[in-house]
Amino acid sequence: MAVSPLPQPQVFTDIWLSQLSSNADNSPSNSSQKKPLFSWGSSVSVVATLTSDHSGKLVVFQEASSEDDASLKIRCYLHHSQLFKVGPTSQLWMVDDHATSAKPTSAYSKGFGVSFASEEASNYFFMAVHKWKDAGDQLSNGSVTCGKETNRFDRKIESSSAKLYFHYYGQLLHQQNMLQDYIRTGTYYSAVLENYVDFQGRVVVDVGAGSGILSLFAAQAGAKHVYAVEASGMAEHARKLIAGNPLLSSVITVIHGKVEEIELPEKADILISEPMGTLLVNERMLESYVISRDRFLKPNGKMFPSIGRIHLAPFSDEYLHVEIASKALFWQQPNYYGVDLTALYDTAFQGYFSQPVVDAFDPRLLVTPPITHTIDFTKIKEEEFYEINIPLNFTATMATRVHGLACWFDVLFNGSAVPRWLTTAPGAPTTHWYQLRCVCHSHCMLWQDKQLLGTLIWLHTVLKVTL
Ligand SMILES: C[S@@+](CC[C@H](N)C(=O)[O-])C[C@H]1O[C@@H](n2cnc3c(N)ncnc32)[C@H](O)[C@@H]1O
Repeated sequence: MAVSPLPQPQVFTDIWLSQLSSNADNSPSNSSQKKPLFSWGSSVSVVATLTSDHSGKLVVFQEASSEDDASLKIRCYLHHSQLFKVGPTSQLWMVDDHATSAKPTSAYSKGFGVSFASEEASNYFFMAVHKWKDAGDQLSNGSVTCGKETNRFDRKIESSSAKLYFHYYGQLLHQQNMLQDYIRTGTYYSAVLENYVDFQGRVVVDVGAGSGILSLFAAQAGAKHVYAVEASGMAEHARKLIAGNPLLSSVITVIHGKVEEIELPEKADILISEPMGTLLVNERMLESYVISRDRFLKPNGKMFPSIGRIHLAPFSDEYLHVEIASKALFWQQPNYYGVDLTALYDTAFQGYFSQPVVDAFDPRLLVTPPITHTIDFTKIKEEEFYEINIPLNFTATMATRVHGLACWFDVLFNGSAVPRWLTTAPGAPTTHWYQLRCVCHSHCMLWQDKQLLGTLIWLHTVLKVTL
């Protein structure tokens, strides 16, 4: 198996570390008082380095201002540590110093808090640590091994987030919202029925079947058998809905489970799925789609959809900029019930501009033709979704003020009879994905025929745009 080497050590600054003061040794006489289980002590500025040594991968926290040997230095081996988000900018590390690889962690010997300058920095570090942990298990001989197939979903999303995610999709209300996006559902219907030759007499897997709607479309197109795989409780509703359509139900089997974990009795000729999130990759379900491809699809089998494209272009929108900036004005009050709020103005201002805006906008706001990043679902490896780096290079068609970057996507159903695109572009009929705009806190002036350079980085679930 081809393996990639461990990535280079990474260094993170602007981090504050605080020791956790435990109240576990409170005397019995105090036990009636309701004290918090722990509290943060004073904090110290540290530099964190993600690295590895002969014992495994670790994070080293070292006091930022001092390099002498007596300065604070904490080494946390990732296999014996747990990292929890406990607030937008703070995380909790729990470490078991006494654990060995033979004896997994059962109790933690120390804990400390880690705080960041912004929510974005906190998310970036959190994801980087998980990516570092997943980068491969270091064997004693220095080679690298990949994780087990069945663990892939659990390694991707921590269990509490997965629970929330599947709870959301387990509710009929949310499935109804998707079904009522008639552009989305109607395009799937046309793509399947117009290309019935790709389904007739074929074995189909519906990846993330939800209500079972795409399985029913595939059955209408003449599929020999459809495996409708759904991880949320919606699987039970799908069974009911499919049973309520007796002309189609005999060829559909609903399987309640994750595509990463379930087994199927046969390989599929075609996969059908609706795994797209905002900016195409949000929700990270595309990873499950390509895992399904590797697990269930016959060689040269078809994927519906087979290609996704992210389109990006700078836009000019004074009104949107003013609207966002004015939300932060609340924090400019020097006398709010006798309290000066202005100390938090900068933080609030940055916070508002760090949130992408999801809405439908007029395509006339775009100031250059878009650039396109294409993802071929039939070829991409799952790991390539972890970090997507799109270099931006636009040439202005007119002189204008640029307020940010607009993004949208489309996907292709490359049917043998009629290829069809489902688009979420501005100006096209609006879908429940709308479009996404990242707004810069200060505009930049773009002159005709001049270049605008930047990057869009998608790291797990964190989006970072520089223009
Ligand atoms: C965007 S919805 C689409 C539902 C349905 N196919 C439709 O088009 O209306 C995605 C569905 O995939 C399910 N799902 C996401 N990840 C999954 C996984 N790893 N295994 C099985 N189901 C998954 C979700 O619970 C959700 O119901």
